[in-house]
Amino acid sequence: AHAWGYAANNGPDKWVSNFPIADGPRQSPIDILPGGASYDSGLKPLSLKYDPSNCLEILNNGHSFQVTFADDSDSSTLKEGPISGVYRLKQFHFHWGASNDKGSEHTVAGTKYPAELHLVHWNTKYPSFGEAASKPDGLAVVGVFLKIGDANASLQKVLDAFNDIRAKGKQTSFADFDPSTLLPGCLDYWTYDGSLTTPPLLESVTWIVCKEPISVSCEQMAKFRSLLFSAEGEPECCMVDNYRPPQPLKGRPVRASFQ
Ligand SMILES: CN[C@H]1CN(c2cccc(OC)c2)S(=O)(=O)c2sc(S(N)(=O)=O)cc21
Ligand SMILES: [Zn+2]
Repeated sequence: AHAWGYAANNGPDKWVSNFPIADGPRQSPIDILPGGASYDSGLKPLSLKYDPSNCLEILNNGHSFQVTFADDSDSSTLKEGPISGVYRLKQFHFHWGASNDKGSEHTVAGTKYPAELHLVHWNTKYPSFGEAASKPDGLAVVGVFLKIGDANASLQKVLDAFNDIRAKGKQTSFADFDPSTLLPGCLDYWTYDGSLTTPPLLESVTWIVCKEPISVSCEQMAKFRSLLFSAEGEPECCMVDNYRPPQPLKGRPVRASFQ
């Protein structure tokens, strides 16, 4: 059986055959309707504290590229917000389009952004990431939209490592990067219970989607699109449109941390 991907023969519409949870009750992403979200004054501000020395490497996993963090201590964590307890940063990655009119996974009243950043954290009440990934409160992912504008100096540091990870399976060391430099100035957010947006589509994610986007230039978007889904020696296939479209809300509440 061919592995999952984003092509016509193995893309989001085909995932249900190997991952039946694709039609589950709390799938992600969703289209966020600001008018349909309810302001919850009980929601706390996000507390994100990251240690750049935890940054380990950057790799092309054939679906996206990800920057991986050491998660053997509580030095890079997410607290407060809609969650209880301490969640550790495991990795961050992006989803993007072949053109600037698409690429994000979450949409806002139907609006697609050219890309979306995901910062993946796991609940330390469980002994490991793998354990947490299968629990309903196991993961918390902070989503940040990217909008075309000025070049993003912080993002450029990540893009400058791309020459070493152009093909699937390539990785290279990547140190001393502070992911909080990728966060918007305002941390107002929407939150809802959802899932991983890729197989295994586990329904274990508390989604925290920031209302304010960060900037990315057209040239920087072109750099994202220079990565390959394919491995060295395979026919080159540009890594673009690696996003799952919005899924049915199925009655889930979406809360807003802001009025
Ligand atoms: C390939 N992508 C996923 C890899 N991971 C995963 C999670 C659990 C189990 C597992 O294999 C058993 C892999 S992951 O937790 O790093 C995430 S987070 C995420 S997203 N887009 O919803 O933020 C997708 C993936
Ligand atoms: Zn993602």
